[in-house]
Amino acid sequence: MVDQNVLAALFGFAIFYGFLIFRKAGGTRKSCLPEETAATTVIDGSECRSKDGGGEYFDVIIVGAGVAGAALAHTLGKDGRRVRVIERDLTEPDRIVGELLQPGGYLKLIELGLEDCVEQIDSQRVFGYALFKDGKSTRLSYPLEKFHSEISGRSFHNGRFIQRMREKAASLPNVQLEQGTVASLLEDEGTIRGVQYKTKSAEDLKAYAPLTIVCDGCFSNLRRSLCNPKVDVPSCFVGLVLENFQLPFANHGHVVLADPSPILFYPISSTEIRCLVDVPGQKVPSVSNGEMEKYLKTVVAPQVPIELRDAFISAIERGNIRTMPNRSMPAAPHPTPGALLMGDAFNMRHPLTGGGMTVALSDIVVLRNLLRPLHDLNDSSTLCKYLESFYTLRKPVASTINTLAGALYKVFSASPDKARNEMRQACFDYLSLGGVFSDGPVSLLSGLNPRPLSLVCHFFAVAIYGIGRLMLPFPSPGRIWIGARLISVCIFLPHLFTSSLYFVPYSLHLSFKFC
Ligand SMILES: Cc1cc2nc3c(=O)[nH]c(=O)nc-3n(C[C@H](O)[C@H](O)[C@H](O)COP(=O)(O)OP(=O)(O)OC[C@H]3O[C@@H](n4cnc5c(N)ncnc54)[C@H](O)[C@@H]3O)c2cc1C
Repeated sequence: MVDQNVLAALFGFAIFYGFLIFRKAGGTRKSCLPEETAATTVIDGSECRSKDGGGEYFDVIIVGAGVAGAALAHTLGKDGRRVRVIERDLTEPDRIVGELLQPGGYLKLIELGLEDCVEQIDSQRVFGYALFKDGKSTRLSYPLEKFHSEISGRSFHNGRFIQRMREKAASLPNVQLEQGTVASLLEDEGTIRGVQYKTKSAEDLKAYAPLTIVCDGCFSNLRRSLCNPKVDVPSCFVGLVLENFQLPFANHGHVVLADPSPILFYPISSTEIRCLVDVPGQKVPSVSNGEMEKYLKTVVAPQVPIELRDAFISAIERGNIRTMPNRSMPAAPHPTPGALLMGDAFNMRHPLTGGGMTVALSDIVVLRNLLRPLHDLNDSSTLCKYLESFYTLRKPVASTINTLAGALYKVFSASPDKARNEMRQACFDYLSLGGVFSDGPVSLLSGLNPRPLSLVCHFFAVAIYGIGRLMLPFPSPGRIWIGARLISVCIFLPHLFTSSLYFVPYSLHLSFKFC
């Protein structure tokens, strides 16, 4: 007899495809709003035409040498550009962000010739996820069968990875990496001409180049003049390190669907496991007065799978509890001649699915390919118009990863709403079916299959699967009511729905174009 779960899933797919065929949807793109220019300094024309103080000419200034800035500096340097990178702090960063690179991001590293930057840093290979809910677990492997055996996710200490990329960029003779804090962008009649910055020795200097790329990260204070930043902080991550401990599913990220929101575990070296506990809202219990320790021990620890619990409690007792806000920000650029935003300064998503570095590296590949045929970057207005296609070309990867991150965070968080909880259970059961039902979503979040239409299909299939589960074998009035609520939950998952409206026509457009 055919399994009831499989029937419900097939039912979901069938209904959804029918729906797609008959639906005509109109895409919307966010308009660029007028900007405040607090982070720019206006200069006069004579000043902007001069080269920088030392007289050396640069094609590009990059602000920030984190994941995006360091990778970009090496990429543009390798293409022969004269690149000047100004980074606030050149010592090795020590932070709880950007520690798991999805296999899609690793593919981008290869495209950029940076794959050796995950070597010699005790990085760990990651082959997929294990999902835990109510004492049950399921393994979701990355569908890597069609790829070379080297391809997988990689997890590591973020600072070690960044240092490797900085060293590699600085080894190019045409890349200059210096320590300094950029205070403002230099603007002349609407065009960005360079930056004003403070050197390590507190000297105020100006640097000029035809193109300034701002990669100053999630706390960017320069993006205000280049985009319309609408930053949302849905939650914070609390970071711990479990030492000398092996995860139940070796070389896999572990996601625990806890209440109120998920807990993550993944290796960051051969002896350390990173644990990130999501705490909804913008405030977390205080670490200094012991409230955090109490929260982790009384609320979180009982929900941690038993095989991980002792190591989790030891990590709390060892201390070194770190916190970081989880931000999301749609890309809403205000195309400005002479400047461009990249990385988290430009676009952020909830870090639950570990997609930030993959999007940043994918954007760098798109930008590199666009800039390659251009030898002269000096005509800022033409360059700015030309680079507008960057925002379209980045969409398939960025939108799928961003949307999935926001939607999965909502679906994986507990809620007093029965329909939301039904959706959470449906999602867990759907992924547990394996085969196409787990491969599809996993390859989307890992950046291996950046096809927006596939995301829309799986999302609606989960919803209809959830409804099918409620209706089979016999619907009751209560179950019908929850099913109706479940549909409304889907429709009003606002982040997803707005993106879906964009996805459907965009995906169909691409299908017609390339089929
Ligand atoms: C808690 C958390 C966990 C995450 N986990 C993952 C994950 O597992 N996988 C993943 O892919 N992504 C993850 N992300 C997202 C990822 O960290 C980011 O997408 C990525 O680091 C973005 O790179 P970036 O270069 O834009 O910013 P950063 O890497 O933060 O680099 C910004 C750089 O700019 C410098 N800078 C800032 N201001 C100035 C200035 N005024 N002048 C000069 N320099 C300046 C900073 O010193 C820094 O070096 C996570 C995010 C968070 C918050």
